[in-house]
Order: sequence, then C-alpha cells, then structure tokens
Amino acid sequence: MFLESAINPSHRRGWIEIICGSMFSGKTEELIRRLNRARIAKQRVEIFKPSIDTRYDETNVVSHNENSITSTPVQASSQILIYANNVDVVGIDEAQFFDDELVSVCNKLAGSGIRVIVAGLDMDFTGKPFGPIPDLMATAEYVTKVHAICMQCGNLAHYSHRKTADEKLVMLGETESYEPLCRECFTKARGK
Ligand SMILES: Nc1ncnc2c1ncn2[C@@H]1O[C@H](COP(=O)(O)OP(=O)(O)O)[C@@H](O)[C@H]1O
Ligand SMILES: Cc1cn([C@H]2C[C@H](O)[C@@H](COP(=O)(O)O)O2)c(=O)[nH]c1=O
Ligand SMILES: [Zn+2]
Repeated sequence: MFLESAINPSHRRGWIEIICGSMFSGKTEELIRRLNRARIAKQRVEIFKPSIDTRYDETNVVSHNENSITSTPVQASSQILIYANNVDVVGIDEAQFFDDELVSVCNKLAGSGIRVIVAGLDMDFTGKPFGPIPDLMATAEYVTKVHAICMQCGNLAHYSHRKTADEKLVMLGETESYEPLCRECFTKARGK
C-alpha cells in the first residue's frame, strides 16, 4: 500500500500515515520498517521524537526488540517544521506525548509535499484517547492499527494496562509497569 515511488520534484504530493495501537503492538518496528524502505529508495528522511521520551535512548528511536534508527528529539511539535528542511519523508515516534499543534504541523508538512509517518499510542492506560493521536487519525489519509498479544489470555490486545497505582497520564515504562491486554482482560483488570 505504501509505495516508495520515485518523487517527481515538480509535482510532489504529501500525505499522512498513522501507525497506532497499544504498547508492544509493533508501532515502532513498523515505523522503522517504512523509514528504512524510504531510505533504500534514496529518499531524504528525518525522524523526530518528543524529548521527554528518554526510555531506551536520548536520541535514537528504539523498539522493544532493539531495532533502532537515529532521531532528533524535540520539545515542541513546532520545532519539527524548522528541522524538516529539504526532506521527502518525516517520521515521528511516541507522538502521543506531543502538544495538540502536532496536528497542524503534520498537515502543513503533508501540504508541502512531504510523506509524514506518525506512530503513537491511541489510548492511555485508562482506555481514553491519548493526546493529538485521535485528531491525527481523523485527518490522515492512512491509518494502521497494530495489535499486541494479551499477556493474560493470548488473544489480540489493544489496551495498555498500567500495573502500578500511579495515576499520572505520563509515566515512562516498560514491562515492569505496563502489559498489553484484550478488552475482556482489561475490563477485569480495571475493575479490581
Ligand atoms: N505482549 C506482546 N505482544 C507482542 N509483542 C510483544 C509483546 N511483548 C513484547 N513484545 C515485543 O515487542 C515488539 C514490538 O516492539 P515495538 O515495535 O517497540 O512496539 P510498540 O512501539 O508498539 O510499543 C515485538 O516484536 C515483540 O518482540
Ligand atoms: C499507556 C501509557 C503509556 N505511557 C508511556 C509508557 C511508555 O514509556 C510509552 C509508550 O511506549 P511504546 O513505544 O508504545 O511501548 O508511553 C504513558 O506515559 N502513559 C500511558 O497512559
Ligand atoms: Zn485477554
């Protein structure tokens, strides 16, 4: 579906792709896969992540199974417009942590002929829509929802259950603090 077609500079068409889902669903792997393919097609690629995401690495975007790609950490989404100069493709990871302006930033980039690929959590640990992702999903041309495996029953999971009592929206973590769960197991776990 996402062809790395040669880009004709006189007639550049941009668009937005969203890769969303729970934690451990393969969002970052899929983002890295698409960006690597764009590089193989000799397209100019820039990758951004919010600077608060220091979980695996200060700069690189790193997946749970240790795939990685170099990125530029930025504090505010508006900085992406400044750094995304002379590029064909922009990748953005952990987009749920960005401010709401990310929606207009991505639309401006796409409007100027850039392919924009955004990965992020669609729901927070309570099951509510997370940050700018829902609005991005509404305005994107393409939305891919990927699934993890439920850690309780082995079915497909689309919730990220927090295993600790912490109620803060932003709490970086891994398997020590979060597990992907299916609807049934998440409802049971939240009911406790
Ligand atoms: N419960 C799980 N379901 C699926 N993959 C898992 C699970 N737990 C760990 N993983 C690992 O996580 C990888 C996906 O990592 P990543 O792309 O970083 O996910 P995301 O960005 O969606 O959190 C999988 O390829 C697998 O190795
Ligand atoms: C559900 C949820 C998650 N987080 C944090 C936990 C991780 O550091 C990232 C998600 O990373 P992944 O690449 O999708 O595995 O987000 C959070 O701060 N708040 C939440 O509600
Ligand atoms: Zn389950």
